Amino acid sequence: MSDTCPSPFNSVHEECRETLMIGYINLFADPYYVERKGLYIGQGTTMLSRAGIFRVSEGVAVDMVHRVYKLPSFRDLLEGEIFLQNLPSIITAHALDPREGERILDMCAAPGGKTTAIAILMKDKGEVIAVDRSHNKVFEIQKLAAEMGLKCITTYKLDALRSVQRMSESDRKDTPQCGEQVESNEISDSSAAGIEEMSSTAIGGTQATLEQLRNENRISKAELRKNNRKLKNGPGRNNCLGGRVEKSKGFPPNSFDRVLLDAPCSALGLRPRLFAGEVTVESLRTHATYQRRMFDQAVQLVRPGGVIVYSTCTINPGENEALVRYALDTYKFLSLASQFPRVGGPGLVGCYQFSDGYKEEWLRHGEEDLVQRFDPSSSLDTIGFFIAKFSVGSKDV
Ligand SMILES: C[S@@+](CC[C@H](N)C(=O)[O-])C[C@H]1O[C@@H](n2cnc3c(N)ncnc32)[C@H](O)[C@@H]1O
Repeated sequence: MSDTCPSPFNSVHEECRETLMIGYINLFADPYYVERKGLYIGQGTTMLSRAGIFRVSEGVAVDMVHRVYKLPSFRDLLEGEIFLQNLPSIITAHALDPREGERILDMCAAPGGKTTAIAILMKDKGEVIAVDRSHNKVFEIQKLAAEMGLKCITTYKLDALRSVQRMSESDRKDTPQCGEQVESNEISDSSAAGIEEMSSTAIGGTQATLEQLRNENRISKAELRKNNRKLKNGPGRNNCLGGRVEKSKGFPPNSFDRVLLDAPCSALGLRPRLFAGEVTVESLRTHATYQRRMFDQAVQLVRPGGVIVYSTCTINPGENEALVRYALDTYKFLSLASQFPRVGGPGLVGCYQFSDGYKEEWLRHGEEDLVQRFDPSSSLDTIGFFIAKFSVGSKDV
């Protein structure tokens, strides 16, 4: 490689030269190198079959022999000192704009990336309540907060769909009690996870209740079998990694200054997405329904004058712009707030009519620049992501 040679590798360190030479030769020897538009990162030996790489969820796929970049693995590196996060996630914590001394709720917090970022922005002063729905996930948040030495984070196991504290027993005379008949739309509009939540609630009740639901075709045979297994075998080892995790019964209305809802979603913005499950129009709509139900809880928990930030890692407008439309049309005391920093692009304006007649309403003109949509194919080169920030006005309206 001469100095005048137009090498793409001229600026790299001497010790990588040998590896780079191989890459450089490849550039010309491989006629498809440019067409593939891949980024050459070195050479290695595959340890799994091609199919295996896409199927196995953990393990070594390629043992790198020559690397262009001599980057160390970030696993266990500088534990407690650094936590890798993608750009839109960092922006989400900043968009929430948490202040010292405030009480913040992170409704779907595990593994705690945004929770810890929020606590750091608050200089560890105030209260960050981080909840997630499983013991292990809450334990992950606790571990991360402890590693980072953050004291203002309190964690709870809580289903975000039930995050508003229930009424006391005496107030509950008029509400359906456990095992009582519930409105059928409570079930039909629930997502897969919603169904899971329902049936696990039923575990606490009687088996007759489950059988009853099954007879009415309201839960699948598979769900019934799963619950039978749970009843027989207990919660299973995956339910406890260790550590003490406190359960919450929910929080009183208007009890938070700011709420972050980093909602579970179809994750269509994630890269690489090696283990994509089946995505159907129906499953996307189910996510949207689930997110709205969580958002309804967030609205109740934030105080008038407070802030809600809603985010997802999907590019599906049904879970993003359509959620914003739902929020603004349903709760007249909410308004879109501008975000800082502003790095993502504008949201989608308009609507979409599906062939089955279902219509999805997105943003209206003037609203698009108040949200941030991160397009994974844009030059910004981030994962697909969406952030909306709402100011909460007087709830008397
Ligand atoms: C997008 S991830 C959150 C990522 C997290 N905010 C972070 O930055 O590290 C969504 C989370 O929602 C949680 N989740 C899903 N359904 C839930 C529910 N009903 N209640 C509470 N958490 C839920 C999942 O366990 C998952 O950890």
